[in-house]
Amino acid sequence: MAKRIDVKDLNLFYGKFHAVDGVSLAVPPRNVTAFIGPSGCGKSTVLRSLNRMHEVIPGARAEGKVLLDGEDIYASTVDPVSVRRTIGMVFQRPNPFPTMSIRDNVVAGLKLAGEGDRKKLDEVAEQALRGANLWAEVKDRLTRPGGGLSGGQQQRLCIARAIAVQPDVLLMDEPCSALDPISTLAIEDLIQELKKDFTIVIVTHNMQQAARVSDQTAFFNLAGVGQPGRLVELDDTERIFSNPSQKATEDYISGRFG
Ligand SMILES: Nc1ncnc2c1ncn2[C@@H]1O[C@H](COP(=O)(O)OP(=O)(O)OP(=O)(O)O)[C@@H](O)[C@H]1O
Repeated sequence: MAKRIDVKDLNLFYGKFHAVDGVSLAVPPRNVTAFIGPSGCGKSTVLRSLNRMHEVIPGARAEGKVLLDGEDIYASTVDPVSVRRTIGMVFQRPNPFPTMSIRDNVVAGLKLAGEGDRKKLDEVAEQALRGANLWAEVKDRLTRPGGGLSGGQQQRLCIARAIAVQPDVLLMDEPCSALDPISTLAIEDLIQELKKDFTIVIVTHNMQQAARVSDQTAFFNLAGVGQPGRLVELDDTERIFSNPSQKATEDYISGRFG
């Protein structure tokens, strides 16, 4: 079930390095939010903090609040592993388990959680592969290795794997950066389908992609080298790309820097 995210005064650190300063933003459910901004401004760091993947890096820590439908995912009583189950992630490079079958790749998370009913696992695999627009291409080779698929198919397999556990939110970190234009369009179409069921946050370097797929866009920037990244503005995507309220956003989207 899609849930909303509210980020409140989030500060992110790598050891002593203050990477992201005081970010507050809201992501409504069944909505695509794009993070854009120049390299190093903290987009991926903020994304990873939304499902507590940031703290997996030694020395990395977060201060502030990330609320999922009002519940703080950083509360001391919350298990980070369960957070990562409800807030799934798709990475830049498709990372299927290469020798594992296509079907087993999709249900890997469920099996890990203890589901052993073959029939149920088959049903979930089909449903998730249909949801990721991959079923027609792989239904006759479900027992073949995931590593044998094309890059675009592998990325859709990873999306199928992420949605098979029925998360509330899907985080995508430049999911098309390793893909050709046709596969990229397939993923963009898929994002439009997925937002009917999930809340989606996507980091992208491609501004046309942000304009095509997202409902709202967050522009991040750096005040200077060695300075923390910060959120400059978040608004409807149409407005960010036509009439942003901040000059820095306008300079960036019009290609004057970044
Ligand atoms: N594992 C890490 N250890 C230390 N510093 C890191 C680590 N990952 C990122 N950083 C630093 O944090 C800052 C933000 O990096 P981040 O990758 O979030 O930016 P980004 O906007 O996603 O960049 P890009 O668009 O180039 O991917 C940068 O100064 C970066 O060097």
